[in-house]
Amino acid sequence: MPSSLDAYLTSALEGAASGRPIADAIRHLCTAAVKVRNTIIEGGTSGDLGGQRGETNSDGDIQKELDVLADKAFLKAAKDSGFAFFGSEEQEGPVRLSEDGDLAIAIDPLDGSSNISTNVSIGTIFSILPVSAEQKANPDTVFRQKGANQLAAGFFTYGPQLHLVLTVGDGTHVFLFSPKFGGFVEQTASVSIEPRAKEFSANMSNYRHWDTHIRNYIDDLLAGAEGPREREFGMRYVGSLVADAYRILTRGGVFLYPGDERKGYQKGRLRLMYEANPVAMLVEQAGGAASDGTRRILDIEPESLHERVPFVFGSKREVERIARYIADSDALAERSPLFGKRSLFSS
Ligand SMILES: O=P(O)(O)OC[C@H]1O[C@](O)(COP(=O)(O)O)[C@@H](O)[C@@H]1O
Ligand SMILES: [Mg+2]
Ligand SMILES: [Mg+2]
Repeated sequence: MPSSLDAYLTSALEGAASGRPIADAIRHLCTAAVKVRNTIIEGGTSGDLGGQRGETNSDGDIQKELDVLADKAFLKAAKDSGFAFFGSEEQEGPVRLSEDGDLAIAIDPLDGSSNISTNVSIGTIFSILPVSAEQKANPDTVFRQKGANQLAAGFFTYGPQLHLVLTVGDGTHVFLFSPKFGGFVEQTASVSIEPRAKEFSANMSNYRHWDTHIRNYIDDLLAGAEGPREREFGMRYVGSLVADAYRILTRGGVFLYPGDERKGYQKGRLRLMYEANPVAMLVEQAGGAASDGTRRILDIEPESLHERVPFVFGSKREVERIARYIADSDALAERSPLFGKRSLFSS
C-alpha cells in the first residue's frame, strides 16, 4: 500500500503540539480540494464554470463561476480548521474567522482562471502563516509578514491528476489523490529541481514591453547553440502558475513574469502573498531559487495582501544568471551583436 498523506502529516508534524493545527488544516484543505475537483469534473450547475459573474475581485479581474465556488469551499475549510484569518485573492481584505487560532492562510482559491473554460490544468495555492497576539489586535498586519515566516505552503493542481505539492519546511513532497485509496498518497518523497535549466517559461507576447535586460536574456536563450549560451533551450508556458511551477519542480527550467511598462504591470502580474511566496518556499525546499530579479522572494517585506511582485523562479543557476543580467547593465551595454563569448553569459 502506498504511503498516505495522513501518515506523512503525523510523522512530520504531530510529534510537536504546535504541528497539530497545521496538520489538521492541511487535511481540511484536502477535503475542499476534492470538492472543487468534483465540481470541475461535473461542470458545475451552470455548465460553464468559466462563465463570468459580472463582479470583480480585489485585483479588478472579472470573477468566474469557479473562482467564487472555490473561494467558498476554501473559506469553509479555513473556518473548520480554526484559522484566525483568511486572506484570499477573491476577498477585499483579511477576513477574521476566529478569536483563538494562531494561524492565518493566504490563498489563491483558483489559479489559472483564464484556463477554466479550456480544460487546461488549474489549481489552488496556499500559504500558512503564524499570527501573534499583536497581529490579532491589528489584523491589517497579519498579511504583511515576509514569506520566510511561512509554516507550510503548497498547491493543488486540478489536471489530469489531482496533486498536492506540499512543504512544511522539510523538503517538497508530491501527493496524488487516489479515488481507489480514498485519499492522497505519496508520489514523490522529496522533490529536487534539476540545477541546469533546459526550458524557460514566460508569456512571450509581453516581449516588447520588457526592459532591455530581460529581452537580452531571452534573446540569448532563443539564439540557442549559435548564441552565447552555446546550447538549445525549449519553451513551455501554460499560463496557470500551478502547472508551470509543477513542471519546473519535476524537470527543471526557469519561469519569468517580470514587471513591464504597461499600466498595472510595473510589478508583473503575480501576487506576493498567495502566489509567489508559497511557490518560492516549495521551490527553495526543492533546491531551486526564487527572486524578483534582485531580491530573494521570501525576504520581501510585504505592504499589502494583494501586492504584486516580479517573479523569477526555478533552477538555481538560471535564477542567479537572470539576476546577473539585471545587475550587470554595463556589461550588457557592451554586448556584441555577434554574441561575444564572455563567461557571464555562456554555459
Ligand atoms: O495570462 P498571463 O498574463 O500570461 O498571466 C498568467 C498568470 O496569471 C495567472 O493566471 C494569475 O492567477 P489567477 O488566475 O489566480 O488570477 C497565473 O496562474 C499565471 O501564471
Ligand atoms: Mg493565480
Ligand atoms: Mg486566482
